[in-house]
Amino acid sequence: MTLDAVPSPLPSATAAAVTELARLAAQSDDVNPLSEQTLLHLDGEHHGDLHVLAYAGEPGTLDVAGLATTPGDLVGYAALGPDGSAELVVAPAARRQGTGTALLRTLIDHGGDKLRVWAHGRLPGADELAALFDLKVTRELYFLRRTSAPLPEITWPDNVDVRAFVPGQDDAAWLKVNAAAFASHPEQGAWTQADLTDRFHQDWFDPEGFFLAVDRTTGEVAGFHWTKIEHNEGEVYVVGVSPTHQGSGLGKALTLQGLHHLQETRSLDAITLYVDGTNTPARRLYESLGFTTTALDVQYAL
Ligand SMILES: CC(=O)SCCNC(=O)CCNC(=O)[C@H](O)C(C)(C)COP(=O)(O)OP(=O)(O)OC[C@H]1O[C@@H](n2cnc3c(N)ncnc32)[C@H](O)[C@@H]1OP(=O)(O)O
Ligand SMILES: N[C@@H](CS)C(=O)N[C@H]1[C@@H](O[C@@H]2[C@H](O)[C@H](O)[C@@H](O)[C@H](O)[C@H]2O)O[C@H](CO)[C@@H](O)[C@@H]1O
Repeated sequence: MTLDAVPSPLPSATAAAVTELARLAAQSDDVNPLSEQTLLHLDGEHHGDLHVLAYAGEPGTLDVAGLATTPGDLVGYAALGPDGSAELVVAPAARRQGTGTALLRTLIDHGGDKLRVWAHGRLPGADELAALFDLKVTRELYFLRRTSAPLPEITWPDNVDVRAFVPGQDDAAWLKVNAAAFASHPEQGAWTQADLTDRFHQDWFDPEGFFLAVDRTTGEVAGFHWTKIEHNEGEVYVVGVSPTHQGSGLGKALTLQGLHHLQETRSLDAITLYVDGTNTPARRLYESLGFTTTALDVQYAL
């Protein structure tokens, strides 16, 4: 087995091989091993990203001019972002041969104390692999689901109006309220225009499902609910309320706005969401609206 750590951008054939490897793993494990952000960053140049590729070939099969080993020999992959967030996956047919250990060791070598590596679904072996390097669970991300059921009517706080997000017009205002609402979040609050634009180009992006609440007095965006539809399921993708407007019922109203849209306008039976285990306000909100926890992702760190 040969490891190669390469900075972004990946050759397109290699990116395609990683996507296929992730698909095979998801089919076998019933859990996606790579998150949306990692999959989005397989294409194009993303400063600070590192891709770790594990090939079936023996050492020496890589030459200085490029990859003598074909992407078809790919048996494992790991991604490391500039913030230390990381993921790794080994092809189902290549497991228990030390590839995961080699990938994680490389992530530690490059990520150091900043490393925060995901185990989506906390599948068998993840805890054992982490323990080899004294990595501990430092974060729990809950996956919640709600099946179609009557929804309460929406009660809007005074002095706000709700409308759809307009790409190119509302970008800066959304980035500002997202940064404020998620100031203490490990990833969400740091989203940039590039992260927003990446998502404009996804098949699932639908401004009609992206709701903004605008303060009538200031004209500022006070909160938002961005919904997503993939594989015929709705998602409460991100809900955020400006700290100055929290506690006024706006989060519940915006959440319900999106749930009505997904369940009634888009006729979807199932709606899911991700929420951090430490996020008590959000968890109470969603549980009050009929969501229940059905899966768990964890992150390990030194
Ligand atoms: C799928 C996701 O997007 S998960 C991420 C959710 N977003 C965030 O965490 C960003 C930062 N937080 C926020 O923006 C807000 O705190 C939100 C969106 C979680 C809640 O928005 P708010 O406008 O404050 O909520 P709202 O006033 O509508 O309260 C609705 C319910 O949430 C719960 N809740 C809200 N704040 C709190 C709190 N501080 N403590 C406990 N429960 C709370 C309660 O169940 C409340 O209902 P109740 O007032 O009848 O008890
Ligand atoms: N509710 C949001 C905003 S805070 C949240 O917690 N997002 C997580 C979540 O994102 C999901 C993930 O990227 C999935 O791959 C994608 O299919 C979903 O649509 C996303 O909601 O998990 C991420 C880690 O995998 C995490 O970084 C996000 O903050």
